[in-house]
Amino acid sequence: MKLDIFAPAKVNLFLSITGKRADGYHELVTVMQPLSIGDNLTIDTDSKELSFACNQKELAGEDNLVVRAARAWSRASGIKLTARFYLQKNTPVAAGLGGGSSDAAACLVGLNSLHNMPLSSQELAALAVKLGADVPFFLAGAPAICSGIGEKVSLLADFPELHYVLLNPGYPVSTQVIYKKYDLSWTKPKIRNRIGLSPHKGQSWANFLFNDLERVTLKEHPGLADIKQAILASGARGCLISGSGPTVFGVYPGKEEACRAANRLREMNLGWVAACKGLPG
Ligand SMILES: C[C@](O)(CO)[C@H](O)COP(=O)(O)OP(=O)(O)OC[C@H]1O[C@@H](n2ccc(N)nc2=O)[C@H](O)[C@@H]1O
Ligand SMILES: Nc1ncnc2c1ncn2[C@@H]1O[C@H](COP(=O)(O)OP(=O)(O)OP(=O)(O)O)[C@@H](O)[C@H]1O
Repeated sequence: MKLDIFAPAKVNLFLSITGKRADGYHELVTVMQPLSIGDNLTIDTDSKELSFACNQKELAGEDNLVVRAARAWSRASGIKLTARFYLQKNTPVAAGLGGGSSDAAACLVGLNSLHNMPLSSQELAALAVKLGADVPFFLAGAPAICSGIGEKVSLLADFPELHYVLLNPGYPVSTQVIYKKYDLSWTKPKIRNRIGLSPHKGQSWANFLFNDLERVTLKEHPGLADIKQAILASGARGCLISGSGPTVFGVYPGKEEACRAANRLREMNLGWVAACKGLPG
């Protein structure tokens, strides 16, 4: 049996760091939305062994999150893995778009579905957080507020339709390095509490964008400030670095405005540009 699964990218519309755990992981409150662009994972169970291939050769190893997710699923379910995996990467890597996390979630959901659901959603969620803090969000696959280290996922109903342009400058940024350089004294409880104002219940998200990690990523990569300016000048109502970056996204009033801005930004040769929309719940 063969299954094709779409693994969406994400943006963080809001990210406030609230603390740090003894193991070094940060506690946060973040609002994420999956996007209409992403990777594609094919799982073919008509195989005698486990094999993994990827269109990006440097990602085709045992440490790929797809392989790690598959092995974790196999251990938890007790089902021996004989499947061929093919991952088509369409979005930039180490970009703040959650690529590897989404691929891992797609693998868990895909394997579970191909084998008649041996693991409950709670069991899948427990596997997910061990693979990465963003993986539980991708299991849910809808706009959500996530807390804890990202594993407490609360879905946001009636999320508005948002149109985005993403711009990635073409170099990777390590999530670990950005978190390490974050100083907890920068955390402002007032900002954290703003999430209670619930822009998803009417306010405009474009005016609400916030990311505590942006301060660190902008300091490490000052050129991103110019990219933010270019996105705002292209007609975005708001603009932010997603997650730990370096991808910057703009929020536009509609699809046409986003497509026009994407064309304009492409002509400026600042990096990889994509227009997309947020996926609803
Ligand atoms: C930046 C975000 O993408 C925002 O959604 C996530 O918080 C990161 O999620 P992720 O990439 O799935 O993170 P992981 O793969 O679990 O962790 C990568 C590294 O980031 C740091 N990390 C991650 C998540 C978190 N809540 N606190 C952290 O301090 C840890 O040093 C960890 O070693
Ligand atoms: N399937 C995968 N796709 C992308 N990167 C992967 C994958 N599996 C393992 N990796 C490794 O994970 C690292 C982080 O890549 P990823 O694209 O997930 O980062 P990210 O988009 O910044 O994630 P996040 O937004 O969750 O912090 C890469 O440097 C890569 O070596």
